[in-house]
Amino acid sequence: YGSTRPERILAEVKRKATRGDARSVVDTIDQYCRHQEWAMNVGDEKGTILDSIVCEVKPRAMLELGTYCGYSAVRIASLLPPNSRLITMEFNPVFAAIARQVIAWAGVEDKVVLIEGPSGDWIPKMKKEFGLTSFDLVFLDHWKDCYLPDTKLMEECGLLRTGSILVADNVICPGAPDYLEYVRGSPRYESKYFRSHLEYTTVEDGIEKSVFLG
Ligand SMILES: Nc1ncnc2c1ncn2[C@@H]1O[C@H](/C=C/CNC(=O)c2cc([N+](=O)[O-])cc(O)c2O)[C@@H](O)[C@H]1O
Ligand SMILES: [Mg+2]
Repeated sequence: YGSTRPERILAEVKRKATRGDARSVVDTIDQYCRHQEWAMNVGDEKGTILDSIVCEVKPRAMLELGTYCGYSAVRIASLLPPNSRLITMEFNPVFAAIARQVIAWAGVEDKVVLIEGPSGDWIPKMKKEFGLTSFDLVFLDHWKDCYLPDTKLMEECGLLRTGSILVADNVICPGAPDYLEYVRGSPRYESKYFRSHLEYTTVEDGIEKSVFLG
């Protein structure tokens, strides 16, 4: 029957992952997407890089752009210190509905706030809606041509403070050339490339970590 890939991923999580065990949800999705059908999760290899940055930063307030099935939301939330929050944005209602269930199955729903809507609309409302001053860490993994405009929007809305860190997936494949040029060329960012591979493949890809200098 006409199930979607996210629905099949959720079914696999309910079949194979232990409820309340975030690690088993992450591993189940990785197994499925490596051996059954590829999906655009940050994946196990790049996920390890993301994990190390989350553990280093210990963000109180974190933003993710592009939830998809909730793989990285679960991965990040499982590493957040107590009373820290991940706000994740997803504008496709089908994906958002799946992600909510994946996040709930993993038992991390008390650390994750999923906002259903376009980042461009919501970024300007973040401070008011969530009583936020700024984000400590932002993970960009949505449409690649949104990385740069959304980064500029976060700057304009005062959501980045000196030391805020941007972590961008896929800067090589599919690539975000305008974003890369901006963060690497701007005196307001200190940028570093972590070489890796496109999830579940041997194709080169990488993660760019950029510290906002204010
Ligand atoms: N402005 C916005 N506001 C809210 N949600 C938004 C949004 N723009 C996109 N989204 C959502 O973010 C996800 C898109 C991811 C694009 N990644 C990709 O296209 C992608 C592609 C490959 N690839 O082709 O190999 C590999 C990867 O790791 C990738 O992340 C989808 O769930 C989409 O609905
Ligand atoms: Mg990605």
